[in-house]
Amino acid sequence: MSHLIPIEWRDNTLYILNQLKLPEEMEFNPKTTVEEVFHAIRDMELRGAPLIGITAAYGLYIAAREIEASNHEEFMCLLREQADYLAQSRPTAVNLFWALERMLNKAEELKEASLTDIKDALLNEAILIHREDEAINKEIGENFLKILEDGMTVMTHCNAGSLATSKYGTATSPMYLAKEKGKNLKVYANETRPYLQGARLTAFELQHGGIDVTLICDNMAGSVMAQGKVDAIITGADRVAANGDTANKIGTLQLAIMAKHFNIPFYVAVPTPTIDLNTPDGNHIPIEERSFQEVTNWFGKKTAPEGIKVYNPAFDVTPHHLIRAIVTEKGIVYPPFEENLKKLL
Ligand SMILES: CSC[C@@H](O)[C@@H](O)C(=O)COP(=O)(O)O
Repeated sequence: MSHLIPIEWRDNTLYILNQLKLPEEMEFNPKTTVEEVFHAIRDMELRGAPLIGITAAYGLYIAAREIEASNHEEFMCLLREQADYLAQSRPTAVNLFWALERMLNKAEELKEASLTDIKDALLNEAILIHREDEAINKEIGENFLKILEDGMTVMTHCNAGSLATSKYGTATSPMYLAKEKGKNLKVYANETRPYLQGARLTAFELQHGGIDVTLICDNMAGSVMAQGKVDAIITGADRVAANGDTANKIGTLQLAIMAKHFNIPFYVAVPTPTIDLNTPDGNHIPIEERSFQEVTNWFGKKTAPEGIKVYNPAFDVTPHHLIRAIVTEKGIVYPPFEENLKKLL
């Protein structure tokens, strides 16, 4: 099966698939400066928590290779400035901060090495983060297949697929793996206003992968559940707090509430770097607010009156009590999440 690959490191250059142009165009753009990487993340040329982390790691290497310093301390100081800069690109996905921290730690531990060797080690670390994500994706899918049955229909929201990761995605991983194993999971993809990641990205990549996917508008989700057409809901996450509260794309919360009403299991699919034990609960997760234009304009077309007041939070928090299980590469975590997440990590 061919997966859409959203990012590539080749010829010493970072290439990013411009997701703003999907599904119409597959345009790969080279990013050669840290500023270009910052803007690609902030302006959502790429997005999705794991992919943001991977890209930031390459971005920090791209910054590092330009640094000239006379000793390790000076190098670290300049590298931290660049990491702080990249960290400001988006606030909610904890994978961004996790990846930057991991890169800084790698450079920090090489106190005795030459700058050339440190820079090489940083590139290797970014490549490792990228490769590890691929393995993680697969493990998440394998774990899901222990609880999902052949022929089930799964609803998903936003894009936690290949286009948000390195290969199988998180929420989409069981769908791709099921297909590889000759099994079949059907999917309802919610379009995901205002940025339409569900329609532009999830519907596109699942169709490309030969998965049986049906696109619905967000406001159809309750009706589809009421008709008994959904066996499980699986979403990704940008951050899971220590108590299991989970931030994901705006609209996830209402799905979880409806899932409870209809007694449909609501699952969260995450790589362990998305679990943030330093954030005690959902109230402490920073929620990104984005431009009003994402709500008043539909990809270039005005859909609301000039001057209208707009509120555009990009994420919401699903309280842990609405979540049936959190599925990671290390295993399936059931409530009580506070205790079991700690055990898992
Ligand atoms: C595996 S991606 C998990 C989440 O990052 C995803 O569900 C999501 O909400 C993405 O939001 P986005 O604003 O497109 O970056």
